[in-house]
Amino acid sequence: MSHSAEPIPMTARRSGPLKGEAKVPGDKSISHRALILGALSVGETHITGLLEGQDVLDTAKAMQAFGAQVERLGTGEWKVNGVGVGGFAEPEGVIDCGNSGTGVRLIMGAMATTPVTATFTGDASLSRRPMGRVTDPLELFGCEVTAREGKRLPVTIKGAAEPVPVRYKTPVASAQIKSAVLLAGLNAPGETVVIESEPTRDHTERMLAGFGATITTEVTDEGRVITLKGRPELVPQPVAVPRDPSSAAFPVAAALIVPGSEIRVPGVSRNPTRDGLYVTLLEMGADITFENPREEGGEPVADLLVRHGPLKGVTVPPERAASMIDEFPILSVIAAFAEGTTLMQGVHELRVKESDRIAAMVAGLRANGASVEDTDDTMTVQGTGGLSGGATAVTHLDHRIAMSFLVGGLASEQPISVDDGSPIATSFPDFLPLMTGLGGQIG
Ligand SMILES: O=C(O)C1=C[C@@H](OP(=O)(O)O)[C@@H](O)[C@H](O)C1
Ligand SMILES: C=C(OP(=O)(O)O)C(=O)O
Repeated sequence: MSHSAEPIPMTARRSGPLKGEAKVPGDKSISHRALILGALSVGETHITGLLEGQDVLDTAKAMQAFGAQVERLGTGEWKVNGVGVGGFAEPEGVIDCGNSGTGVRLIMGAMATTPVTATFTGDASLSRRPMGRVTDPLELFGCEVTAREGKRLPVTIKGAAEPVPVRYKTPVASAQIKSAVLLAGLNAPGETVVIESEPTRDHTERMLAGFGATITTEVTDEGRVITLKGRPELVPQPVAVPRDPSSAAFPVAAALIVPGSEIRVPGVSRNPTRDGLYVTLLEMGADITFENPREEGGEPVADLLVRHGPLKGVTVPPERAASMIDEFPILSVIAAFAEGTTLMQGVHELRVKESDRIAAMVAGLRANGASVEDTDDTMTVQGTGGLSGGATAVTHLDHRIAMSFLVGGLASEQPISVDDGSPIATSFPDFLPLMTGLGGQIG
């Protein structure tokens, strides 16, 4: 479902010290995958901690449309009765993935090797994003694809009746491309191989292994070579979704820049393929400790203790980009509050997210008094220890742009507004109560 057409303007103002516990929602990437793998298993998958953001709700609805039974049992607690690999039914209506790149791309992969036809749509943001990066490799399995000009949505896929396995080297670092190919490979006889030159988030590989698929990852000169044996019977597993490090980034950032703050963020995933922001913040001198490290639901997690303190600018190397790809908008705000230059390299993929995130951050930060420069592949922020604020940032249907500027407004001299905070509901529906509960002035 596309989110409400009505924009919701929001404003954040300078706040006193943030204190307390920030229980951020379940991981968005893992939530999508839990629903999709649940739908591809035979029997019942029990999920706890599922993110109930619009992106994930749209994936839940899509899995129902393909024939799985999906039921909400309580807050974050869901069960899925799956149809098995190759068991997807043909949906009666169009599959509307709303704002979600992960949803649409992974579901296209999951259905591409089953002989059913489906049409995918999304909101204005998703309809601008490139789908060829996924439909090109899916065609190699034998499915037929029709798309709008530029390989954009709406896209119709006629799934392959006799799929063949594929060996595919991803042209850009993207877990969505890797995952789409692996999910398609599930119903292709033989071995499907994905090669990625730079590691990206590995939740699909972890969860497929957890559900009983034979999947191996080998590190070679070419990069990570992931091999999946097709036609497994996936066995439902309970999935305990850890809290999302990409959502945690917002209260963490707020505590780092608002003087006197001290907050705790419990149970956050510390998967090394998602950890780049935290590595970077420690290099900037951030006061973050990772307490009680443990394993939950097959993922490493820890409780974060975050205190305000001085920060210095750093250079983020290009090879770290994939492990923090969704965190550059909020890092660019933190960088404005640091002393010195922060250079972010290898960030061209930000141009094809829910918005062109480099353009959106450069425009909004400049309007609010920061000195920022960009090239196609880099963003540079001259940190001055603060931000003047006083302007409205345009969010372009992008949740991370909205949350980044609202966090900045908690510590800037003048308030910062966003033209539309409604997309926040895609990934962090309780952002507002959570931030105000810590003492943040946002409304
Ligand atoms: O696989 C996933 O769950 C995701 C992969 C990333 O996208 P790309 O694969 O396009 O880099 C990321 O930006 C997105 O928020 C979630
Ligand atoms: C890029 C993002 O999501 P998606 O690609 O799933 O729309 C994100 O959540 O920052």
